[in-house]
Amino acid sequence: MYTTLKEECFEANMQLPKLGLVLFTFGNVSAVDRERSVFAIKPSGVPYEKLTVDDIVICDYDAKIVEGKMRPSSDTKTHASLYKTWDSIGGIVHTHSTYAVAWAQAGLDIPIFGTTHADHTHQDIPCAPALTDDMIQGDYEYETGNQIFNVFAEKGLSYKEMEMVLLQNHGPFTWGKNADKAVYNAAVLEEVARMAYLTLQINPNTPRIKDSLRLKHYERKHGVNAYYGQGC
Ligand SMILES: O=C(CO)[C@@H](O)[C@H](O)COP(=O)(O)O
Repeated sequence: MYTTLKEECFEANMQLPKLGLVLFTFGNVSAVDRERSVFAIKPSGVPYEKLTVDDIVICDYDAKIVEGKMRPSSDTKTHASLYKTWDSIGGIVHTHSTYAVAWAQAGLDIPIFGTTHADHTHQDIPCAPALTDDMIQGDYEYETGNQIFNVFAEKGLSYKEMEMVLLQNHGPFTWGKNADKAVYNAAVLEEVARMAYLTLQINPNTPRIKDSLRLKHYERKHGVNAYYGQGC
């Protein structure tokens, strides 16, 4: 019944180890079917080299299993929360890619130093603060989603223009119009994180890219007049 959705999710998951974004069973990818209000997600703890299309689990927006023999990812409620709230995203990725996790563990936004970053988003890439003790004791995965919504609201960011976020003490989440775009964004985030780290190693006082150049680059790539923001 959900073969095509499972195949889309499976193929996107298999890109993560090929792109060097995960080891062993780290990370997970999901893909949504908006017409049926369900999403497909990687099962928890399954090594990528052993993963099959049949293992992919179908869940609803309350993270309840609709179809599948295996336990869905431990991040399923975070994926569900993002799909439920941000209604134009089609795919979500979580990885433990090295440089993005390093910035997340440091609790720092990734500054926008150059056009490689600006081609993909015209703001610093936000790091959502670590979960509080109450959140950790509560519904941890849903609270992870809430921390992401909170940092976007505080910074006035649009999830349609900023398709990536770091979660302190944890790692990166990215999204996009489909699972493939979410994987692309995960690879971009890791490369931008690496470049930013190396930039600061070379010059700890590196200034951010000037506004005119960062906005022009984003506009050229996305046809969006970034000068006036596109909050949503
Ligand atoms: O961040 C974590 C665990 O620290 C998880 O995201 C794992 O990286 C993947 O867990 P499963 O999807 O296999 O449950």
